Amino acid sequence: MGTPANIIVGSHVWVEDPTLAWIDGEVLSIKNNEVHVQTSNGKKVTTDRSKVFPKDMEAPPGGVDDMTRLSYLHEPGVLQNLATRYELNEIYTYTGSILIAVNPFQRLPHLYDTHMMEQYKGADFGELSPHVFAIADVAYREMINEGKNNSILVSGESGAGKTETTKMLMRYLAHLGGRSGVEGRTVEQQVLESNPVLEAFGNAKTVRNNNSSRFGKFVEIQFDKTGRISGAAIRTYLLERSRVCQINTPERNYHCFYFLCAAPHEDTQRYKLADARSFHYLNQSSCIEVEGINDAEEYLATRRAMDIVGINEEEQEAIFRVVAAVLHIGNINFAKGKEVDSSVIQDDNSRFHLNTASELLECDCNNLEKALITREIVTPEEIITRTLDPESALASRDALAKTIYSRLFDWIVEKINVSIGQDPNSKQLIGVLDIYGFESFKINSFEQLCINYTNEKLQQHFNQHVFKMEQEEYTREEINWSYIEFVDNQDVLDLIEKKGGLIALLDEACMFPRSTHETFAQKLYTTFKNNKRFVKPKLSRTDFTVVHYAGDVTYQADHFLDKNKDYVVAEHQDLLNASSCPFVASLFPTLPEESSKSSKFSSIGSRFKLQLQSLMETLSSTEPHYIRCVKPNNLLKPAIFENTNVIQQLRCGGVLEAIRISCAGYPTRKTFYEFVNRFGVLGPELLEGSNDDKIACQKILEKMKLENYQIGKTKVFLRAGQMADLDARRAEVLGKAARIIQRLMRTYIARKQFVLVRRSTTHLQSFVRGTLVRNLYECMRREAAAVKIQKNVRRHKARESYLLLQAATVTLQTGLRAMSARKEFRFRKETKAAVHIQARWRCHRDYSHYKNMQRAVLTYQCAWRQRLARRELRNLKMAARETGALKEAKDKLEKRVEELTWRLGLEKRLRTDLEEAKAQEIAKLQETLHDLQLQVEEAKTMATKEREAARKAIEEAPPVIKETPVLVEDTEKVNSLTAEVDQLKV
Ligand SMILES: Nc1ncnc2c1ncn2[C@@H]1O[C@H](COP(=O)(O)OP(=O)(O)OP(=O)(O)O)[C@@H](O)[C@H]1O
Repeated sequence: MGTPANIIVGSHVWVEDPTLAWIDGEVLSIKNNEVHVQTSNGKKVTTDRSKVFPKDMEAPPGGVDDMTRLSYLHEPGVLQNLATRYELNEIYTYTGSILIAVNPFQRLPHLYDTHMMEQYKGADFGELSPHVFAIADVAYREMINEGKNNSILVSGESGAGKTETTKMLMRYLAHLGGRSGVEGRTVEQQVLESNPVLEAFGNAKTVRNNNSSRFGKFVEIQFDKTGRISGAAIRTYLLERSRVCQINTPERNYHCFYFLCAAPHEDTQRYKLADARSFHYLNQSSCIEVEGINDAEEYLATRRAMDIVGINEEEQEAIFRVVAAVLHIGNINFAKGKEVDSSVIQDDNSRFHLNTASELLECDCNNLEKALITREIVTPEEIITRTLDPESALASRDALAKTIYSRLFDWIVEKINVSIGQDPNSKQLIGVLDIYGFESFKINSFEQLCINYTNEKLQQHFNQHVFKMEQEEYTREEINWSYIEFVDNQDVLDLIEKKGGLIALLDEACMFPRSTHETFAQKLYTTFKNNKRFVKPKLSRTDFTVVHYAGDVTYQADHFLDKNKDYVVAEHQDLLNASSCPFVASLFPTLPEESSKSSKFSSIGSRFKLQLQSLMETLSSTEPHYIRCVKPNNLLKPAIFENTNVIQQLRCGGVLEAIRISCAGYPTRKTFYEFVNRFGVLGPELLEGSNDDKIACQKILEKMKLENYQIGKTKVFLRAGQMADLDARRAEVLGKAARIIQRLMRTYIARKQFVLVRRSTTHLQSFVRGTLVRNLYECMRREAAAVKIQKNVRRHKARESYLLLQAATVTLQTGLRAMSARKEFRFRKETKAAVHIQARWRCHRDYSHYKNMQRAVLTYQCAWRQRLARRELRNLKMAARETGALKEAKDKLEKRVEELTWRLGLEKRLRTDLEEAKAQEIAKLQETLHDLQLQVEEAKTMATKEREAARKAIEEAPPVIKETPVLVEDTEKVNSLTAEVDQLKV
């Protein structure tokens, strides 16, 4: 990969790191071949120039979709790109047309929903982000448009995500080729639902993966002319049979055993099953339950999936009976028999399981027992029955269990194939291969050899394809490519599969009764002594190492012979063939005489070789697409980069080889535009006057005096290291330009600073001067103010003393004037008082004299007037007494008149009618009365007048009252009137 390039001091590079695999840093110095690097974690590292790789400082921060677009195609660059993308949950990356899928170990539903499928449908490859749908879409389009069969090869180590990726591929293909809106058992649904069934019987929890597929799988999906799925076929490879009988903590046996033990009660009762821990085949490992797998639910789900793929109720029943029988067989134990090298059923418990197993398999219990503890040896003369010691009986038991289980698995696969059905008219198919990746453990056995053999085969196919693709790109771009080579692994394949190769020798050893693994190993050592790909480890008698393309693997030959033997023990075959259960009997059909003989010589190795050849033939007739699944060692995301194992996985998946092939040719390809964009700075004058990028590229490359590059139709193709070379020159030009820019910038900055300082100084000076002058002015102003204040204070004081003096003088003057005035005033006041007193005294004296005189006169007048008045009073008193009696009589008369008047009226009314005759008299009387009344009135008026006159007279009259004759006359009249009234009354 990437040749160490033009590294100079200051270059950014990658160097190896014991913990992080690779770390970036900057070159501090270079001495001969030693490079001193300051790493980004603060360390200083000295390393060989050949171990230093340039770092692309212009790589996009989110990484690139396609690793062939990396400017530097080398290990650290590849890892960095994957790690950067993985951080952003971009788990898919292309390397050319190969898709690398890094296991996210978390559900990313948004990546696989229907919306996503719709987006990828018909989209150009590379237009959208890398995705498994894009690969499936390309395969589907190629199939439809070009009528070619396509295949998608998914590989990777256990737990890398192959099965998940395959499921997604199938889902997408079912989406493209499915019938929309059709419910029920459609072909595509059966294809999809075959997964859970196969997983139940072929998957198990392992150290690496909780749902590890213990078989390889090639699913052929057939399409009709319209592109609809019309049939499918599933081919499986190499089911891990040993797992049925032997497991270790923390692994589990196949899922179906645990599902069945957790089944509803009536089912477990029917199969006489108890807790999974009570079965030897399951309790060898302490792991019974797996996080994330609900065995009881999975049992029901498996049954549902079986319904969909067309395994009917009866067949399901039979399948689970056989599964239960395998568990019961595993619990049959043996004790030593009475005879030498013989065995018997150990105890009642074992016998119970023996009986149950025979019941479930519907075969004869005694025959089952016999088949387990004896062997028949057929000689030309006779048939000899040999007993087996307990150890061999156990091996026999396990062999029976493994055979039954593997036949059951094959039956299920076959049944699914029959049920889904093949389309005989289909001309187009897409095959999806989900097969185990390269394996290299501490102990590698026959299974690993088969797996690695498969991977060698696929690698060869892959190399040829990638090589072809590479050449195709060169042809497309019309460039010369004659010198590109790639490493071929044909020699390893020859070692394994050729006539006289490993598999052939193993078969030979199996057929030879006295062979042991040691004789087999010895045979290998001598046969492949000079083979470059075969190594005999020192101090080992049975191990051998094969130099695979992905690395050396040392195999332990110990169980190779056993594991390679494929034939079923005749006793087992006969026993189960005779089963009264048609299902069990069909698992072990009677073999024709010929094949039963030849079956003695068939081996798993050679059968697998044939299967593989057929698979390779199928693949060769298809257009392949590759998906490489990668498993980050640690679940923590950054660990992907700390993990050298990732590189190993990429190497095993052929990704590094693909990159190497690319490097061997023209690893760096840049479109003309990209190239000019990046390297235009190397000759800016060359870009002037022309818009043609291709010519510009050519001119730049010529100017740089590079050799062996190629100019294609749309891209520039550079040899390894040339990109770094150009980058270094670009860095130089950019460096120079940077220095000029720096110089100009510094000048500009310095000048700007100077101008700034000068202006600042002027500003400062003017400010200081201003401040000084302002201070001086302030002093002067203060002095003037002080003088003014002094003047005013003095004036104020002088005025104050003057005013004081003036006030004192005025006060004094006022006092003196007041004193003389008061003296004058007192004198006048005394004089005035003396006059006043004199006047008063004289007045008093004269008034007293006058008063005395006045009093004496009055006393004389009073005495006289008293005498006269007394005389008058006496007269008046007498007159008053007479007037009172008259008045009283008059009042009585008035009352009487009123009464009479009233009675008269009354009499008048009463007697009007009766006394008509007397009317005239009455009228006369009335007239008289009237006259009388007039007279009374007159009398009254007169009385009033007289009273008035009397009052006036009393008032006017002198005190002596005179008796008047008027009163006597009145009294007489009253008396006469009274007499008249009395008369009238009568
Ligand atoms: N694309 C994915 N999205 C989410 N999880 C995934 C994805 N791929 C793999 N996983 C997780 O990784 C686990 C292992 O994946 P898977 O079973 O596909 O590996 P495998 O390569 O088929 O292993 P084995 O060879 O042992 O069968 C899955 O159970 C799942 O949890």
